Amino acid sequence: MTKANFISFEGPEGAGKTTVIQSVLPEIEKLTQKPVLLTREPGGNAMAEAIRNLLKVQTEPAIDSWTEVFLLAASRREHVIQTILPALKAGHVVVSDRYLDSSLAYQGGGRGLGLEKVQKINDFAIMDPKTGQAVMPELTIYLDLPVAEGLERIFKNRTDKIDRLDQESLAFHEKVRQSYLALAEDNPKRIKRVDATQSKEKVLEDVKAIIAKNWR
Ligand SMILES: Nc1ncnc2c1ncn2[C@@H]1O[C@H](COP(=O)(O)OP(=O)(O)OP(=O)(O)O)[C@@H](O)[C@H]1O
Ligand SMILES: Cc1cn([C@H]2C[C@H](O)[C@@H](COP(=O)(O)O)O2)c(=O)[nH]c1=O
Repeated sequence: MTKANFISFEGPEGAGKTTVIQSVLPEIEKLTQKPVLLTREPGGNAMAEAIRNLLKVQTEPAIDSWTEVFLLAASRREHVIQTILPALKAGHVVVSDRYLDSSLAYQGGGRGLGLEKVQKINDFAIMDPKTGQAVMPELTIYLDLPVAEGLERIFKNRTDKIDRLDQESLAFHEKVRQSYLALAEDNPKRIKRVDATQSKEKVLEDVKAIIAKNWR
């Protein structure tokens, strides 16, 4: 088994990614004996964070769905070139809160643009300029829960941070979840599903077990 030096976390809104990542980072450091770089998408460096802020702007009429894909792909390119590749090269383990699968699920599935077309645009964004290979996580932890439960968590707990995508319809979020489930089924080696309806402690235990198995 390839040891995962690049790990991504994915899930619908309120799945608990941020919560579990904070708790699991020290474990990853202990297990891998490597420094861990925590990053996120959209974001991870100054330009990509600026694009993240742009994506939050509510406009009338709303942003075109393909424009959204291109902005996300542009921020991902910056993330790959300025943050992820240098960190991997320096011997870090990179943990990213969301990566390409988010575009496939949200824009490909949620917006209905199609996973293959969104993948094609992103092929340019994730290409390593030296090798021409795609920069992809070896391990993706997918936190799965019914969308209503995730939305209830965020609307109950952090009303100050509700953003443009959080406010999309239940049908949109359901399409996002179904796309994630399809991705997990199609990529069983890379994407590991965790039941995020469980307690925070049990979710953490499951995530730790998956990462430990990967590094054993
Ligand atoms: N297993 C859990 N059970 C109950 N509540 C949880 C659980 N995990 C996280 N929460 C709570 O749900 C809320 C959302 O969690 P968190 O911010 O970690 O999710 P997220 O996946 O990062 O969300 P988003 O991607 O939408 O920002 C927080 O208030 C958090 O305390
Ligand atoms: C990378 C990426 C993200 N999104 C969406 C998903 C979320 O609604 C936000 C990110 O916010 P988070 O609460 O910090 O996870 O952006 C997307 O639609 N497509 C993407 O590629």
